Amino acid sequence: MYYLSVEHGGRGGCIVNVASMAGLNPNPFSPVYGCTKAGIIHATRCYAVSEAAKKSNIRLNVMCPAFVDTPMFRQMAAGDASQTIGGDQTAVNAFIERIGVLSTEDVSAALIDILTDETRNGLILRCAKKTGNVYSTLTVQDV
Ligand SMILES: NC(=O)C1=CN([C@@H]2O[C@H](COP(=O)(O)OP(=O)(O)OC[C@H]3O[C@@H](n4cnc5c(N)ncnc54)[C@H](O)[C@@H]3O)[C@@H](O)[C@H]2O)C=CC1
Ligand SMILES: CCCCC/C=C\C=C\C(=O)C/C=C\C/C=C\CCCC(=O)O
Repeated sequence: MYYLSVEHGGRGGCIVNVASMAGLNPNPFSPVYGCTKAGIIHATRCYAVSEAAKKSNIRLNVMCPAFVDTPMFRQMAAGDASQTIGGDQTAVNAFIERIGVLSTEDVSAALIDILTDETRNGLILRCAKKTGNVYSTLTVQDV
């Protein structure tokens, strides 16, 4: 945000943080990973409503993909126990089967949509094989 800001020579812009569906919906296999992703989601939403971002015309959004076919995913799907807790690969495989697996092209297309649509700010973009791309907020009730 410092370098995008007008007072430091920037022209504003769009920051897209990469979290995960695991930061929104609980799963029993990766609690610490899920906690870090929940933190990324909340940090993004807080900075998106900051004066610093508004003043400098900076948009911030966060992507929450479900499974994506990458080296990390393949390592986990192949049974690398360092990626999950519990050691029950049959249960992990059933979970993957239920959720489905996105291609990296699917995720890239979603990223381009956030970057190019200037109305998107402070939003969570869920990306999943079965539901497609869905934008939302998480605000439950204003205080
Ligand atoms: N693959 C999946 O199913 C999902 C992945 N994500 C998130 O997407 C992001 C990317 O994940 P994957 O591509 O699956 O992981 P990956 O492990 O396949 O690829 C990560 C890449 O980041 C590079 N990298 C690691 N540390 C770096 C650093 N300090 N500086 C620069 N590059 C660095 C690695 O060399 C590697 O090329 C992660 O934040 C992950 O949590 C989110 C949802 C689903
Ligand atoms: C099973 C966790 C593995 C952790 C490390 C490997 C890959 C991580 C990929 C992710 O970011 C996980 C993405 C999606 C799965 C998590 C939650 C989806 C919940 C959806 C639902 O319950 O309907």
